[in-house]
Amino acid sequence: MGMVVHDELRSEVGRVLAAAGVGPHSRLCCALSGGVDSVSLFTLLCSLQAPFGYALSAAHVHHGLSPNADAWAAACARRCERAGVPFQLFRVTVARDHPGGLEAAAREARRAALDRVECDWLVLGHHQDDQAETVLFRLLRGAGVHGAAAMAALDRPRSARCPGRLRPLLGVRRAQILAWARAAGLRWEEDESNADERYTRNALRRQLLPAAERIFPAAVPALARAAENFREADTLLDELAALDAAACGGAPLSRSAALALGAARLGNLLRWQLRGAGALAPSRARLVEAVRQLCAAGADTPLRLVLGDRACCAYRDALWLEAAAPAPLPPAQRWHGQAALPWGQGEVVFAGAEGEGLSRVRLAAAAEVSLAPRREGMKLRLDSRRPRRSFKNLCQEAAIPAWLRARLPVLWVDGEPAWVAGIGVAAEFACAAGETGVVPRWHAAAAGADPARGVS
Ligand SMILES: Nc1ncnc2c1ncn2[C@@H]1O[C@H](COP(=O)(O)OP(=O)(O)OP(=O)(O)O)[C@@H](O)[C@H]1O
Repeated sequence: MGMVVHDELRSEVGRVLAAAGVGPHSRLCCALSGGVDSVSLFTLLCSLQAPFGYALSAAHVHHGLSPNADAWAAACARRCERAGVPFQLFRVTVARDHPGGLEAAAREARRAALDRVECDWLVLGHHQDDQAETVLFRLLRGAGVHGAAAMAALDRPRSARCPGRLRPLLGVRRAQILAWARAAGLRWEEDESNADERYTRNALRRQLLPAAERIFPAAVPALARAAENFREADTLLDELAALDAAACGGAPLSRSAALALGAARLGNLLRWQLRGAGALAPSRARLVEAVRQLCAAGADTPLRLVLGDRACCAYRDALWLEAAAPAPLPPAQRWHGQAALPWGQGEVVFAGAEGEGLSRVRLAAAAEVSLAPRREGMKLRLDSRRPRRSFKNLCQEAAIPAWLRARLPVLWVDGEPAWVAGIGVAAEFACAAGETGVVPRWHAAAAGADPARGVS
């Protein structure tokens, strides 16, 4: 029996490694907690090293929370030394005031530490019972499709700087690992905090799942299957979002094209963009409300809607996400006739035109032309027959919201405002009919923008 289980477990781990393309060029690091799952995984990875030819190391995170933390770290170090496997110890400080509680804080600190390991794949000991718990836990907290997809056996690296994650035991029951570890004569550490039912996850593991299994004996594999179904749906939603983003012109999106998608697809697109930007996931209520406001607003109404640590901004036909914290003001820049100058997340493009925009002769005669933000008390005359008007007044009239005013680019000519994005050209700098002019155009957000969507 022992050998059969041994072979099954070993071939299951081998199957996941092969699916990830692990070979002699690969560097694997086993995340070793010292518990039965990761100790079994470590042993299996050692035994598969010869046939696969990968380089193997191990890492342990010392959370400094348990009185036994030193003993666990020492046990992991000894195990690696005996096996001749390089070992890395990370000491982390766990935030005591984390909104998700101590358990979530420890997990976050652990993830951040393990992300720093220099390897191609971090290999974790999660198993099928962990997967079932995660699905149930997330559903009970109202997860969406992405959250309910729980863990993947294979997570490709999110960036070139951090490793991918492999969970070769994800399809294996906890009891099967335990039986295998006993048969293999392994020794491991017991984490006393696993028995502490004050932690929601533990209560779910020790009370809720066993109760579910009494009524549905196959509850654990069924929940794991549900996770796979959610994962498939999640992949399709991501693919739809990528297609929609491309059809809406990339970043920034065309607001009219994005709105034409309808509320559900627009919400899916924003959620996908937020996730891609590594933003904190906004609550469903917040996202639904943002989409509602976007759909309800006029096509030309500027909007800035905070979604967690990002803000969804709409101005004219551009729709983009940016950091919710106010962006620093762009520095002043000299303009010597360049075709474009960078401005915040976007740029100001200067095009030539006849009888339009700023007079080229006036600009050429100036001692200094620069692009800079507005100044206190700034006034502008758009019509030569009318008096100068305050910037605030002009912004109100042009329906430019307060959040946008500080970052409107202004072209200063010898200390005088000659052009303000979204407002226009000052009468004294305007190009006369038949004269050569310069038309500046501000693109509020970065790359790939359709020039027609600029803000002149
Ligand atoms: N202190 C640790 N040091 C290194 N690896 C760890 C540590 N704790 C857990 N791991 C790794 O994570 C796997 C899952 O552990 P556990 O189930 O305790 O964590 P979890 O909090 O449920 O998971 P996750 O961190 O993915 O949310 C372990 O099998 C092991 O590979």
